[in-house]
Amino acid sequence: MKKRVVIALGGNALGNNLPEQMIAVKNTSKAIADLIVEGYDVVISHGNGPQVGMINEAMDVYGRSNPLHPTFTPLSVCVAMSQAYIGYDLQNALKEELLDRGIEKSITTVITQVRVDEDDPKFLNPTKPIGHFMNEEELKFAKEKGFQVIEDSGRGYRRVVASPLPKEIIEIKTIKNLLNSGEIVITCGGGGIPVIRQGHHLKGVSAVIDKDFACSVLAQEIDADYLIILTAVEKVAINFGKPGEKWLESITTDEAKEYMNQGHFAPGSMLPKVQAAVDFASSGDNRTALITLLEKAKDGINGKTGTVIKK
Ligand SMILES: Nc1ncnc2c1ncn2[C@@H]1O[C@H](COP(=O)(O)OP(=O)(O)O)[C@@H](O)[C@H]1O
Ligand SMILES: NC(=O)OP(=O)(O)O
Repeated sequence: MKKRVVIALGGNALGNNLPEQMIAVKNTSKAIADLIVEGYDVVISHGNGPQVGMINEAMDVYGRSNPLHPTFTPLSVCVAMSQAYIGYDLQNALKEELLDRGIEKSITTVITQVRVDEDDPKFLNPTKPIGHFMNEEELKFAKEKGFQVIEDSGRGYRRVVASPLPKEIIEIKTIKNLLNSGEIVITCGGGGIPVIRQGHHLKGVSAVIDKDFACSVLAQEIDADYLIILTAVEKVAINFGKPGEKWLESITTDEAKEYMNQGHFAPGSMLPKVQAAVDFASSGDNRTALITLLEKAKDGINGKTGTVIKK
């Protein structure tokens, strides 16, 4: 039987604007097609940090453009928009890349909602960086607007929003049906549209779920063999960017937990990836998580690079 792989693509790896995204999805599609050619069944997910921040800012400007009829677009709706336009670009780019390699496959993007817990304490402590990296001047402006900001792994300042943990993928049955019928599925984009249940009603909430955590839940639900988190670094490091920096090749879930406790991974960037990898790898036998560079997906799954996390 074919091995099943959930691929989690970093939002930052998708570029900061539409022209950058068009180029990024081309490279991304090559990496995904490599895995398909290698004989893996792939399920694709992606981040949306830069994109959802951009949409949110644009909707905010639009909302204020007519003072007589101001409108407000909730962050959950911005997540939905990000799923649609990233999924659209990604599914077309992958389709094209596969056709160029003589492979005809049906690819579907599923607008996916993910239930969160209304009382999740993470609503009180925003950790998810969204939007672009800001310089000092932009930072001042963002603070005046009342945004919470953090310094993001030495790359500049970014706005942060609440990021509750994913509890349930609402469309999971549809996703499984599509996979069982041989579709390539793009799902849980941007971690999924965050919703809470109110009787029969699903209510969107103001948050951005971490796609790495959502992908761990997804990978467990569909009984994947691999969770591959593709980002902007080839390996995970301890003492990242400091004296004694060491790039990790293969670690156990216990070693990863030890490093997490020692504070080696930045919250909002590498920490959720390692945590998601540990959650997935611990959840069953023969489940492997891999964190590597987008372009190195094939080398990573073939054991040539990346950081592998196993029980
Ligand atoms: N210990 C670490 N090892 C490697 N990278 C780290 C570490 N801590 C923080 N990082 C940073 O985390 C980044 C990946 O997170 P991020 O850019 O938020 O991911 P995404 O690709 O999902 O958008 C890396 O590019 C790197 O700058
Ligand atoms: N939603 C999410 O996790 O996005 P990033 O991958 O951009 O952080």
